[in-house]
Amino acid sequence: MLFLLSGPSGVGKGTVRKALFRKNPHELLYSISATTRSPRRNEVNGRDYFFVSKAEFEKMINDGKMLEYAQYVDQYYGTPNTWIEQQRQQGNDVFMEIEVNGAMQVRSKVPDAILIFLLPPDLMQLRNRLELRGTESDEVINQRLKTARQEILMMTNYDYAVVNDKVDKAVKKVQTIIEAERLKAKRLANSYIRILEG
Ligand SMILES: Nc1nc2c(ncn2[C@@H]2O[C@H](COP(=O)(O)OP(=O)(O)O)[C@@H](O)[C@H]2O)c(=O)[nH]1
Ligand SMILES: Nc1ncnc2c1ncn2[C@@H]1O[C@H](COP(=O)(O)OP(=O)(O)O)[C@@H](O)[C@H]1O
Repeated sequence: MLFLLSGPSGVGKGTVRKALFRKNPHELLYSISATTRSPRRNEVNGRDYFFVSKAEFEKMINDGKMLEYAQYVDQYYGTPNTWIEQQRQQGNDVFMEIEVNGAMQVRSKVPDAILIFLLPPDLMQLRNRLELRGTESDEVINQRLKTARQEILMMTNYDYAVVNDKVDKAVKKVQTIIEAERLKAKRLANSYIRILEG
């Protein structure tokens, strides 16, 4: 199965995802994206992102190596397709954390992907979180907050919306969604088998 998490910058996607993975270390595999933005302090190439140049990214697009990609606040972000295809063929569940335009590309290529949108309690707290994180300049924070309004409008295209008020509560909700969707898929598979068996 493919689970996908989106939400405005600073809402807590990374925080929620890391807490979720600490709780379920072997059940989900994280899809590492490629990006042209510079690494932040503490970010590691090959763990948080594959940090590449604009020319390298454009070559990956032209070589058909991206499942999806988008431009977000002047930078490219995209999902390399080889690794995801391998994992899905081996029956592993994959977790992606990507923005809304890329999510819509995934939806059309992988119609059974489960799309979850993470919301802030309000826009004031979103700004506070971005400012407290301290990884972007004021100018970039303002661009990201402007983009946030357009992203939130896209929420209606998602399967689920979760408000990240308290991290542990948001993690539990995402966990519940994953468990419920896994059960649903299992039940569907069992009923297909019954039909095939006549
Ligand atoms: N389309 C797409 N978006 C991505 C990908 N990887 C990350 N993003 C999104 O790009 C946006 C900016 O990411 P980043 O600069 O790490 O900022 P952050 O979300 O505030 O941590 C976020 O919405 C990410 O979810 C990807 O592979 N494809
Ligand atoms: N529920 C929450 N309440 C308060 N602060 C939070 C919460 N979730 C995340 N944060 C903080 O907000 C900032 C942005 O979180 P992050 O996970 O980097 O967001 P994103 O990956 O969506 O950009 C971080 O400093 C993080 O510690």
